[in-house]
Amino acid sequence: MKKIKIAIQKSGRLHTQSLDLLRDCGISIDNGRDQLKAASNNFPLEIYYLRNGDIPQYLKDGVVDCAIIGENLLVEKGDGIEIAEKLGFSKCRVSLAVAKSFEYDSIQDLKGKRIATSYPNTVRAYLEEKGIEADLHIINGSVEIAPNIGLADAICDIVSSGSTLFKNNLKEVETILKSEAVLAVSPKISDEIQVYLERLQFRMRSVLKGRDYRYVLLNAPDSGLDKILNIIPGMKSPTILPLAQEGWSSVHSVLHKDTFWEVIDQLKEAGAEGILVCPIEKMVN
Ligand SMILES: Nc1ncnc2c1ncn2[C@@H]1O[C@H](COP(=O)(O)OP(=O)(O)OP(=O)(O)O)[C@@H](O)[C@H]1O
Ligand SMILES: O=P(O)(O)OC[C@H]1O[C@H](OP(=O)(O)OP(=O)(O)O)[C@H](O)[C@@H]1O
Ligand SMILES: [Mg+2]
Repeated sequence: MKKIKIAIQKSGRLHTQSLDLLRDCGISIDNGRDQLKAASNNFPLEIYYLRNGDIPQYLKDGVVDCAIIGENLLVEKGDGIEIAEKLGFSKCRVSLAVAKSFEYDSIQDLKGKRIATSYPNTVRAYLEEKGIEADLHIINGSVEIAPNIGLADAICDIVSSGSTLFKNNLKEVETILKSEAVLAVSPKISDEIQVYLERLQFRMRSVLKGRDYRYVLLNAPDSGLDKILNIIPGMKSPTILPLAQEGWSSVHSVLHKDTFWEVIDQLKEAGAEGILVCPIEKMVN
């Protein structure tokens, strides 16, 4: 039986969350330590554990059918590779930064300067678009140290919390792109495997949507129900069940995690009591 081949990072930022996502999709993996390849025993899928930077080429060559990688890597060397699904984790940006003491007004200030980066294609395209010529130094890691050791005047690297920049006395001056982990697809995927990809995508979407919402149960006096129902519209409409205690109802609904606490405050204000909040494993549309 044919299997869909998925590449995930062997170790690093994306490794654990990629495996967790597959497991949450109900795909169990026989995972011996240090294995470079593993098969699922309940889904036609094979995992290849690879170095992040090598994955775009494996996708282009059709050695793997899909992969979980950062969007930033696709921008750097993923021409021709499509994104099937954004996965919502490993959010970061690729930015230009200079020493705090550098008097930076605009991108014009980088003309003729030395820029250290692991993302040369991304920086080159950005500078070209702005009509700036600069001198790129390609290094593979610890890019933020370059200005402090006199190797470069500026850097371009991944920024998330900004603490690495801060620790190295740098300031972010331009954001080139925003990135998150994505499910990327090989241009060479066959029609037969595409069917498995769609099944995988459907599961991922259900899991990711579930992660964004919370299931909420609360008790409300019937006299306050209208007000409470206005606050929580629910998926279609909330479920309302009478409680044994006369004049009271139980209301069940789902809330988005981003507005969750504000809505809970409003619900309490409106007279809701005994509010229970549960995680949602999957939300299937
Ligand atoms: N600080 C961060 N916060 C959030 N996401 C990040 C951060 N750093 C990197 N990422 C994302 O995770 C991906 C993998 O980064 P990581 O540093 O683990 O690997 P790498 O050093 O590029 O590759 P390799 O697998 O070859 O070691 C990046 O391409 C980016 O999308
Ligand atoms: O803004 P921050 O939250 O500080 O994150 C940014 C840092 O994270 C990444 O490095 P990582 O920790 O992955 O180390 P690496 O150089 O070994 O890839 C990236 O290359 C930055 O250095
Ligand atoms: Mg890194």
